[in-house]
Amino acid sequence: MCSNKRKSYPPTKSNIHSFFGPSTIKKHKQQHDRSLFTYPFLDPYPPLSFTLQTNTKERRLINDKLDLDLIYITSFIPSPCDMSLYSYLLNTLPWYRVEYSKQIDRVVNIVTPRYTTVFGIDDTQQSREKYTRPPRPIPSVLEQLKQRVEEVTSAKYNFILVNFYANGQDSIAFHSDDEHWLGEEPCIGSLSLGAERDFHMKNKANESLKQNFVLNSGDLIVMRGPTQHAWVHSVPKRTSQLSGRINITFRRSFIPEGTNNYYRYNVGDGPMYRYINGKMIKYDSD
Ligand SMILES: O=C(O)CCC(=O)C(=O)O
Ligand SMILES: [Fe+2]
Repeated sequence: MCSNKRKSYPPTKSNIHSFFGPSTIKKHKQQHDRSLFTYPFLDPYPPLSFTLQTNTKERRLINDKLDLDLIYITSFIPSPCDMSLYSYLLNTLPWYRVEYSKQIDRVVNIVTPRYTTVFGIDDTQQSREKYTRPPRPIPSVLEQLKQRVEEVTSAKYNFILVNFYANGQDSIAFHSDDEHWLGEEPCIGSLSLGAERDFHMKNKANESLKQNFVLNSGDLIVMRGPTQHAWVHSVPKRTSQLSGRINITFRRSFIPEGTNNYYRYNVGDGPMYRYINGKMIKYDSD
């Protein structure tokens, strides 16, 4: 059971309808609000040309190490559906290569070493104006996928963060997803599609305690219970890998701070990219 326990955060308001409104993407260029220029003015997502399949035959629990609690399902999206989903997402989602600066000893500029994008809104579902960047609804295929992941994890999610590692040069450094807006024991589902990559975990208190995986297309890992507090995880560079990989994480943020943070660091203020004719290009909506 993966409960996504809630800390005592402010009471929730249920105004999702006023939030997303009847039409979510403005279609006509002349109606674009230029202050929202980093947001996609995309055509509606095309219908799926395949049926989304899931499979839980290869389900393992991994909880034999200190404060580690994982569900590992290989081929959760069986072949060839995994690659159909990979191509659909790569070709239809808006992508960003977010830049930000961080104060360490001095101000350091960071370019996120992978493409990212995000959908969803925290539990409080404030009106659009209350957020620093307007949140976006979850595309239908990701909503279907979210429901399947909710079934196998007995948890609920309201955010989908997507990473695209164009090749083995792209990566994510050791970190834990333990921000306070995720509650005390975040339950995070993480699905891999496309190229094989390493997924490394180490215990924060005892770094010699490790749990490493080679993740393949279609595999789902769920990190839950004390895992985020006690462990860090990463996808290191693998320069021999020339192909792309998509990773989709399912999370639940209870408060607007989570919404603001996720859109800041997964959409940001820079240009949007789209994958067109086999290439990632800066996309100018004009
Ligand atoms: O790509 C992955 O498998 C991990 C991604 C991740 O850890 C994250 O987005 O927080
Ligand atoms: Fe993570």
